[in-house]
Amino acid sequence: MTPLVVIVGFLGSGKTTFLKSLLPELKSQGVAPKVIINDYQNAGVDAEQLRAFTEEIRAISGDCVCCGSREELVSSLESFQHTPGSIAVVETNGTTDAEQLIEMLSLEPGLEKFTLPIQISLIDGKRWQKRFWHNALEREQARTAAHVVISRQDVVDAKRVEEVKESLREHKVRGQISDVATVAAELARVVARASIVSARLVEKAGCGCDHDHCEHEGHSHHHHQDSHFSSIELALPELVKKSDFSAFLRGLPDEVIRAKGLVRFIEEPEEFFVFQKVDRFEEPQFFSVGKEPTVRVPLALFIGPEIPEDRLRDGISRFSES
Ligand SMILES: Nc1nc2c(ncn2[C@@H]2O[C@H](COP(=O)(O)OP(=O)(O)OP(=O)(O)O)[C@@H](O)[C@H]2O)c(=O)[nH]1
Repeated sequence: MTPLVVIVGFLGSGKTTFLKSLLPELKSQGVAPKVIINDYQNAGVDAEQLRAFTEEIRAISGDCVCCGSREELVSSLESFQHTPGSIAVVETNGTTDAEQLIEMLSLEPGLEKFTLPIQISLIDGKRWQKRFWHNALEREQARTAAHVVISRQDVVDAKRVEEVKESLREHKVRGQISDVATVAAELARVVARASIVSARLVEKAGCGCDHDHCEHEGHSHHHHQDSHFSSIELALPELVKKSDFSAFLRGLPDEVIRAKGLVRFIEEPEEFFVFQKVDRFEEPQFFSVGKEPTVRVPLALFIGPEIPEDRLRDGISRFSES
């Protein structure tokens, strides 16, 4: 598997500058970074700044990668050459909805050769939470990060750096506060481990399972230690009562930010339905996919910063009994 790294941060927070330091560090540790840059207007400008530091760089101009340029990003990643020691680094534009992007990259079926995304957020030490109506977006961009890097420490005093750290804690930004060297060392470790996982998967080929969810290993938990996002796939009963299942989705724990899957109802046993639950305020939605969809096993996929597996299993077993 190839590690997938996503660099997020408000407009001008220092993403490209950070990459200028990170890429040589990675190279010196034997990692081969390949970069995809998304930016408004001309991503080639940032790409140009980084060309000297990486063997491969692609630029995606236009809308945000989590919405408008989504297909371009996915097809860029699908054509990624998974050579040993490589790592994919996506620099997002300054207004990216990190949660939406991470969710999309985690669920995209064509990207199974990548690990779940590891998000690194750049925090402008000078401007953090001084952006008025953009403060919320700035916080959101940091919330799901595995690593938080505070930029412009050279132009603020130590007191301000401490204030920013304290504010990050207050806003429940749980990523590790890191610098270039820490991030590079961590990513080198992830690359080494990912290549061991790939080797093991090759050895196990032939057991007939989807290896990310291989039942023979006794788990169906697609979890990545290096990311604050994890996902889990749980089997659902063959048939469920629609009202009970809807109540279960409405009452999902706050940690689950997204749920989707396939379900069959006692009321219409011939039909399969895809269910979608976006956040805790929106009602669950059901879309018929007919009598013979490609996947014919009722299942639920949950994604969030922390997955309360026991509570989810418990919830499923309770409505199964009713
Ligand atoms: N003094 C100082 N300047 C910085 C630092 N990081 C970035 N800058 C400057 O801030 C400006 C924007 O930095 P970039 O690295 O281009 O920021 P970005 O997040 O990639 O910008 P967008 O892609 O437009 O969102 C540049 O002029 C950088 O030189 C830092 O740690 N210290």
